[in-house]
Amino acid sequence: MTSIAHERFHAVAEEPAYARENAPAVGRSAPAAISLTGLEKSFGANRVLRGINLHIPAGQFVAVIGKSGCGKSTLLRILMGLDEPSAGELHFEDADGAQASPNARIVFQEPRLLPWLSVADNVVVGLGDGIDSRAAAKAADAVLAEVQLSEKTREWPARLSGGQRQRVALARALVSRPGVLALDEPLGALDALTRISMQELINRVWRELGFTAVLVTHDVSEAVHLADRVIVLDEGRIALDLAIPYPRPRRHGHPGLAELEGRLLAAILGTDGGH
Ligand SMILES: Nc1ncnc2c1ncn2[C@@H]1O[C@H](COP(=O)(O)OP(=O)(O)OP(=O)(O)O)[C@@H](O)[C@H]1O
Repeated sequence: MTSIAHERFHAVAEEPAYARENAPAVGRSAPAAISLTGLEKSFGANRVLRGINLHIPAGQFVAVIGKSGCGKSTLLRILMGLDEPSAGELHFEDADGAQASPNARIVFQEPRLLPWLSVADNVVVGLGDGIDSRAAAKAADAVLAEVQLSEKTREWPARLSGGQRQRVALARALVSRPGVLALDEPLGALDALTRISMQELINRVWRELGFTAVLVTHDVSEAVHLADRVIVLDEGRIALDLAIPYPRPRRHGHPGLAELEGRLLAAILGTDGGH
């Protein structure tokens, strides 16, 4: 394997095959709706997901929260085709309700950048093979401007802050203009102020690009700030499915959001009397 091919293999190895196959060179994928029916996942005797039924309309922003070990990342990995369900069905649908293969991308807690490639070349990795290098460079420049990193295009990852590295990881996911973006605790390793500015950035790119977003987070405030709807998982079941009816941009500390945060925390901690 040549070194570039080898680098690409490692950078995208965790992405689902259908994401790579369907990634357009540049352009935009339509957001896909996601339907889960009777979804189950067990690891040996450990029943991690138990009969999940969930429909996420195209373009919706959903956050998934719950105690450590309740199955959040497992659910996201199944959505992304990185893991197989033990039972049940998963479908993606286009705007007409027809079955679709989405261009799906994922951002993890760690940015997973390739240290021997520049920022721009790390972003180009997200386009996969077979794209003209000039078009790839143009796409990388455009998406790096969207994440406000234009001045770091030729920089090495080691010379960036943690927040900047995570913006490169977001740019690498966005460069193929995904129809579905999965975010697995993407801000979990960042300090509080950087988290808030990254939340604003995620909110802005979601509004501008219009993909379907599924965010796994431990942070209830982050969930209500970003999502249209928050799902609480408890021991592999949906314990609460709560709409967040406030217009954006949302102010941290808004009393209505604080009230919803309280309800979500009660559902996570099991102090809501089962409602
Ligand atoms: N590949 C695997 N093999 C065996 N067990 C696994 C595997 N992946 C996850 N599990 C188990 O599934 C359960 C749910 O794990 P998962 O990572 O989905 O939880 P989570 O809610 O994302 O937790 P956290 O918030 O701590 O990241 C845990 O009991 C975990 O040990």
